[in-house]
Amino acid sequence: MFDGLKDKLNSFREDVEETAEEAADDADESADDADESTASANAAETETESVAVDDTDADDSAAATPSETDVTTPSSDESDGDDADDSGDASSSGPGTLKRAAAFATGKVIIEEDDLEDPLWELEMALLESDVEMSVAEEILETVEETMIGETRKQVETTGELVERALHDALVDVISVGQFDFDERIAAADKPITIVFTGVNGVGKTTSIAKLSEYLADRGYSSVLANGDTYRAGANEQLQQHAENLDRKIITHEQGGDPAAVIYDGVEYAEANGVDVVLGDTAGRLHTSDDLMSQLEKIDRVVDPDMTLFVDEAVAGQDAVMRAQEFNDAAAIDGTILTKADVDASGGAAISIAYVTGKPILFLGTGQGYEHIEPFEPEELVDQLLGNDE
Ligand SMILES: Nc1nc2c(ncn2[C@@H]2O[C@H](COP(=O)(O)OP(=O)(O)OP(=O)(O)O)[C@@H](O)[C@H]2O)c(=O)[nH]1
Repeated sequence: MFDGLKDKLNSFREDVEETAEEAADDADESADDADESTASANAAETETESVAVDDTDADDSAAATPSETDVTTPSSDESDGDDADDSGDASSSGPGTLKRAAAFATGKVIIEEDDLEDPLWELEMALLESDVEMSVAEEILETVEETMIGETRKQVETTGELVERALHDALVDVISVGQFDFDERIAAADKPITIVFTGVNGVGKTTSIAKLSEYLADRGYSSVLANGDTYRAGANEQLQQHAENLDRKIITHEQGGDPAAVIYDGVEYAEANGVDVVLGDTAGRLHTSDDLMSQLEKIDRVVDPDMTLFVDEAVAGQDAVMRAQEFNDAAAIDGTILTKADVDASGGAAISIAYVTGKPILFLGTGQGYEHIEPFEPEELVDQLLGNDE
């Protein structure tokens, strides 16, 4: 699952590590040169420099200027750069050189904006190639950059750990937008609960309804299926097949009937028979169809569902993200079920949908069996993408 994206994130980590360590090596060499030239420089300047690189002195001055800041944030301290200039050729590799060397000597590597420029560009390309939506990619890059160039420079952390933390935080931020606990919501709601499913044809909507019915049964909730897809020939039979397989009650009307009326009947049936959840399918015509959208609005008005779940397939990438937005505009969604995650390498839709719609991904479809539905856990997904689950 999402292997392509995983590889790309890993390349970013390697890029930054390589660039930062090359820079630190350069700094180390320049510092050696500086040591030689410093020997012939005047004593006052030598003393000033030693504050920046000497841990003991830095600790002593911690009350006024935190030692880590002294050691690791040279470019923010103009006077240190100037001192390096004054003391000889050490400045030829940039104002932060001596500080980088000092940090390197203590096992730290300082990340500077220049080091990140190329890797960040590569990361942006990688995210866009993975079908991550543009605004989401920008948000991720911004967070990664802020994390890496901000206060973290003060911390004792290897470059790899720093990159990982930056990526982890950036991804969790965008992926976990709007997250709520589906099981808790179901447990707390008055019964019957009506859940309506929207989305285009062929993405796994009907299968997802059946999977969710089974998921609910595993947690002790009964459900009735209502086929509001009165548009497509064969839709009744398709849902009927699932209902038979799972031994569930199904409510259907003739083809061409009013979808809102079918789901309404489902609710009445549930009320009369003590069924906990009504799962209502809808026609999956193109999201550009005004007719479909007005149908969804009517269902919203007539049935007033407790939850509207948008279903799309992970493999559709940016198309899925765009459709999520459009369906959300027509009938506000509460969350998404992203199907076929098991066959998606890019991960772009999984990364983008919550951020773009403001509504969480609640479940991933991970196969064709009824048991192949998993609650979506942002932290778990990010760990998996960063290879921490192995
Ligand atoms: N690999 C995989 N296949 C899935 C998943 N979910 C659904 N499918 C398959 O996708 C195909 C389409 O699923 P349906 O449930 O028929 O799709 P639908 O959105 O209801 O489409 P229509 O019935 O045409 O409206 C079926 O072959 C499903 O078995 C999933 O999570 N992973």
